[in-house]
Amino acid sequence: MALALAMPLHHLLAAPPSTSPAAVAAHEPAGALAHRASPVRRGRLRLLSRRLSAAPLPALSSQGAGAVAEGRPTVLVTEKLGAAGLELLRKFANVDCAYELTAEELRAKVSLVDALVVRSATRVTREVFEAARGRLRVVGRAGVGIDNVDLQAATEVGCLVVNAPTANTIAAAEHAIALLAAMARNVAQADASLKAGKWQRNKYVGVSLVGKTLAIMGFGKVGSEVARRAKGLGMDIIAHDPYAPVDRARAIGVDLVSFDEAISIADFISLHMPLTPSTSKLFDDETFAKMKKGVRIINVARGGVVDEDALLRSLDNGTVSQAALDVFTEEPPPKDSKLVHHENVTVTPHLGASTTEAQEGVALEIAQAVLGALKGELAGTAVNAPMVPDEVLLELSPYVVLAEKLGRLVVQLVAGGSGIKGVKVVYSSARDPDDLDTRILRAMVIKGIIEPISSAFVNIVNADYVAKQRGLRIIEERTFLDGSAEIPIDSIQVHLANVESKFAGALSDEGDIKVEGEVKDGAPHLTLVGPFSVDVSLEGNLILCHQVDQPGIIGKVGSILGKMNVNVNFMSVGRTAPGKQAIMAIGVDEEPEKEAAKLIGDIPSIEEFVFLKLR
Ligand SMILES: NC(=O)c1ccc[n+]([C@@H]2O[C@H](COP(=O)([O-])OP(=O)(O)OC[C@H]3O[C@@H](n4cnc5c(N)ncnc54)[C@H](O)[C@@H]3O)[C@@H](O)[C@H]2O)c1
Ligand SMILES: O=C(O)[C@H](O)COP(=O)(O)O
Repeated sequence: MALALAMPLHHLLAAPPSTSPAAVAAHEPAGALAHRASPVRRGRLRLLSRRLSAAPLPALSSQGAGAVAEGRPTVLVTEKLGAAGLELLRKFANVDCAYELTAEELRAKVSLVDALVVRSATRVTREVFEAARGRLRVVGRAGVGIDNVDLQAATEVGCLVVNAPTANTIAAAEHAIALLAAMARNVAQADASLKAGKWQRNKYVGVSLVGKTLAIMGFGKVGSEVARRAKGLGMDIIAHDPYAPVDRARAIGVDLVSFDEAISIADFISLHMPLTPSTSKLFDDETFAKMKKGVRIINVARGGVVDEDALLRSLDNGTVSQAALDVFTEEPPPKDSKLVHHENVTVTPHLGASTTEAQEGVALEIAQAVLGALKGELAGTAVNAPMVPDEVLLELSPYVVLAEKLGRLVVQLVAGGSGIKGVKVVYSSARDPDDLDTRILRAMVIKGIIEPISSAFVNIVNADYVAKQRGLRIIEERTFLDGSAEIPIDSIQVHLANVESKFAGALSDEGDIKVEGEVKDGAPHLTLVGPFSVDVSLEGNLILCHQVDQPGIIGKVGSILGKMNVNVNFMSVGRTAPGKQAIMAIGVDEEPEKEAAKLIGDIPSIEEFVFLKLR
């Protein structure tokens, strides 16, 4: 299956296969692993020549992707989908095709499924997300417009929404051209008249397209394809789109103009903007009044961008001489809709995307995106999560693991009851800021901090929202390094300010709990705890001991763990100076029994120690 390259959403990426010292040493006895990290060496600007091993994107396990890992996920399809897409879904999931569900039936079904695939007719409301009770992980919109999906509600519950933004572009553009020509030449009306036994050649004299001005309102994918085609018909094209690049328009010979200019000089106006709060009923009485008398309007975008009552008035008073509508505020429109039955209006029942080719395309596109998301991957067509290019996702994947581990680690150092308000994440990098997208890393730090202390399920979709809800302020800073920008990040520091720590050794000179990590040979390493440099792999769990540096302690702790059958995979000691305060960081596979913890605590020179669960 050619799934789009993507980033895990629901939890960690597995660490890449590694031949790092950590991995090699993983099964050696504790004593043999002990080594001392060099004393504190903050502020150094190391030349970074190592190359990150690109982490393969693994099949995922544990919470979130469980349905895929433990069995087949269930996908509910509520509108007709192209056969190839359905076939692909059925290869990897149980597919329930249930069309024309009432809102109540949809709410009843949605808690039983992992994914929902819809087109434009299914209203995926807040109530639907609430009814899903956390099971629904992805909504796939087999098409472009996502105005039928409550994105805010999806984001709040961490449900990814993906769409299929490109596969029906040409179909929609062709339909706009079909309506343009049909309207200008009264094709639908003449057809109905002839079938009714009449022969009305004089009544259905049309207007020519050549030399007429067509205003494209919304110069995106569909709008620009309509422009290309209309140029071929000899029309003069202007466009209005506040966000479209001038160069792109110029490249196909289209002038971008203001809204008022577009609507006031056009003979034909074709609508191609999305329905959003700012475009809702954009075409109202006031707008129609500014149009050239006798203008013709085509709407293949969304019914809601037009005030349909105002359009009807404009048709009746002759401001608009004809309209061709594929979309309506309410779909299907009321049977007695005056607009639909108006003699100067040509209508189709939302057929813009309905070609065999487009439907096969969107079905395949959405099936791939949904299956990828169920595997815990983030496709490039995610609507409510950062759009991060595949190559960036791949490059950042080891740092994603590191960011979450650091979050998980730092939160466990907080003394209960002190409350966390501010989190500072500092990225040290030689990269230009524009060349380092940290949104995913920030999300993973948040996930690492919040999940161990709450029942919240945090992913890249809802991380910022969950943090905000909890009053957690996240500040991101950059430390610029000289040196090679070949690797994206040298280190990530996570600071928690104004909190008490259950492990005083983790407090920096400023009184923050501070930890730092790096990616080494593709694996996450802890490199700093408070003021102490260490170097320990974060692939397992961690014990931190704070002691006065003296010979023999490493051996004592190691032998206690060995006796208690706790496998040590890495050990590192950081100290400020020989014989002074030191920290021992021990990577362990299992959680030590209480007895082992007591024995370690009883070692006289150990001042404090803490076990940190990192997986
Ligand atoms: N009838 C159908 O079956 C059908 C098929 C495909 C797409 N559509 C609809 O067509 C619309 C466009 O689709 P697309 O794929 O071209 O999307 P797109 O995102 O590529 O293009 C939309 C463009 O509208 C612009 N825009 C946003 N607000 C605007 C405003 N106030 N004024 C002018 N322009 C504005 C955007 O900058 C963007 O360039 C969507 O609403 C989509 O749902 C309908
Ligand atoms: O936004 C879209 O992609 C179109 O309006 C198509 O909608 P449909 O999938 O319901 O045909």
